[in-house]
Amino acid sequence: MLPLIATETPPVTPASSLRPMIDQDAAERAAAALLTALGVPLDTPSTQRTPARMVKAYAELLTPREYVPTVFPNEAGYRELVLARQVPFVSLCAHHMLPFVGTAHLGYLPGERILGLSKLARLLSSAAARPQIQEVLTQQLGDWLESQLKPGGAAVVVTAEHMCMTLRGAGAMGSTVTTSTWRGSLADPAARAQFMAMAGEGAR
Ligand SMILES: Nc1nc2c(ncn2[C@@H]2O[C@H](COP(=O)(O)OP(=O)(O)OP(=O)(O)O)[C@@H](O)[C@H]2O)c(=O)[nH]1
Ligand SMILES: [Zn+2]
Repeated sequence: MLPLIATETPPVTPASSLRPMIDQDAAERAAAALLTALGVPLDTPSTQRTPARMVKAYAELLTPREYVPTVFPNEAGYRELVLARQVPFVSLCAHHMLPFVGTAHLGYLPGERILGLSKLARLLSSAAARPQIQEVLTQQLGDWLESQLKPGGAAVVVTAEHMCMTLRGAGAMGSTVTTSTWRGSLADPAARAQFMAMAGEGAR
């Protein structure tokens, strides 16, 4: 078994510091007040427990699952792209508190460290569990890969549907938004093209 290298700094979203301090009672009262103010009756069989359900649902979306970002020494000296494709996530738009839902490609060119593969998905899921904008999510994922793995290069491409833009407002049903960050030698146009080809997408 390969020895574990402890990461020097916590992951981008250490669960302990990001778990919201949820005041269940206050949140339920506020949810009930909001729904009442919006004209939603709370005395029907379907809506009696809706404030509590709302709080539970938001708490789930805002609570990162804890994980250990296991890193191994790159004993084989593998230097080619490691790419996790189409990893799904759900996050909350900071402007409307509506979900944005999509997938990300996360990849890096290993230096002396390789990351447990599942940790790419856990990193994304953990980083997504907060109200934010997609650009910041994308940058933070890139920052984490760069700072923790010290790779030759890293890149993250995020594509998501923003419910605030598709289900309401602009009503741009079916549209998605793509953001990306390219670090180190993956910023090179040829490397970007290879990344997108491996991700199963055209060059951006
Ligand atoms: N850049 C960026 N904008 C976002 C993101 N999520 C939501 N927004 C946008 O935030 C903006 C907020 O604009 P406002 O004019 O204050 O809000 P609004 O009146 O609800 O705007 P409409 O959605 O156009 O109806 C909207 O254009 C949203 O599409 C994101 O991840 N990144
Ligand atoms: Zn929004």
